[in-house]
Amino acid sequence: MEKDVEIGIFGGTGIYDSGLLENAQEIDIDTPYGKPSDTITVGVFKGRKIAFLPRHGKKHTIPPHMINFKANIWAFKELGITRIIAPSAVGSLKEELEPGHFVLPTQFLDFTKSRDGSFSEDGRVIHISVADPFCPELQSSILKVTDEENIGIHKDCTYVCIEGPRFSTRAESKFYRTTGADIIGMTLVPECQLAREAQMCYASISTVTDYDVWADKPVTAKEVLETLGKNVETTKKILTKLIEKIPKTRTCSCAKALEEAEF
Ligand SMILES: CSC[C@H]1O[C@H](OP(=O)(O)O)[C@H](O)[C@@H]1O
Ligand SMILES: Nc1ncnc2[nH]cnc12
Repeated sequence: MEKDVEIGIFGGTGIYDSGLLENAQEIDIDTPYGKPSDTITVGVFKGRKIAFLPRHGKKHTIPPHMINFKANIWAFKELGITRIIAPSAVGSLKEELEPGHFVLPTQFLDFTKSRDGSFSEDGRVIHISVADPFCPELQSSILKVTDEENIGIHKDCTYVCIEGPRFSTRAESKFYRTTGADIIGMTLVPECQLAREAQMCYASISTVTDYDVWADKPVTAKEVLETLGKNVETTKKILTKLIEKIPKTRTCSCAKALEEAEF
């Protein structure tokens, strides 16, 4: 199996192939936690080895509450990946975060209910820090790209992760707004915390697809897909430029996440 892949991309809603990779091959991986969301496409882009896995599966058959996050992260780790870029679709909890805008999540509030969010188990007790749950080095590369390409992005946003697959009630949505959070989605938790436990760098680029239901009308999956469709080329542009920007060696502390975390 390939062990020298550098960068992994988890395609989110609306992004089912990277369309970037040369000499692409499909890799079918099994993990101690079962199968990842689909086969993983591995190939080369600008001289760097990249893997792509759509977290909902290539045909979007896996709802957010049924994604095997542990298998997905494990499979990326097996391939040697140290950096993960995770595009995602989010609802807006703030007027100024408009559908079509890009957002950089830097914090999360976890409102999921029944997800297996840790590799810690009987006999292996791990308490990682997620004080800053996303990789600062990857985030700064994302911001350099959006800056250079003149693509607007809202920084320092807090992502509420809900269990899904249903959207929120009006009362829930209004409550999430009182927390000061900015955006809402169903997938970045536990994805980002498992990446941290696996000592991998992880950052997301989120696209605002809708105003969540606090605003007025209920959000629909159709609306989400329509907004994503308009943004998908820009998201891919960010990804291509980002791959060139990511430094070869890591200077952040993600690689040391387990130091002082295990009993
Ligand atoms: C189709 S709307 C809800 C769906 O969209 C987001 O997916 P992702 O984070 O993978 O881009 C959201 O989290 C839900 O899974
Ligand atoms: N309003 C919303 N709530 C939860 N997840 C979403 N993904 C996209 N829009 C969303």
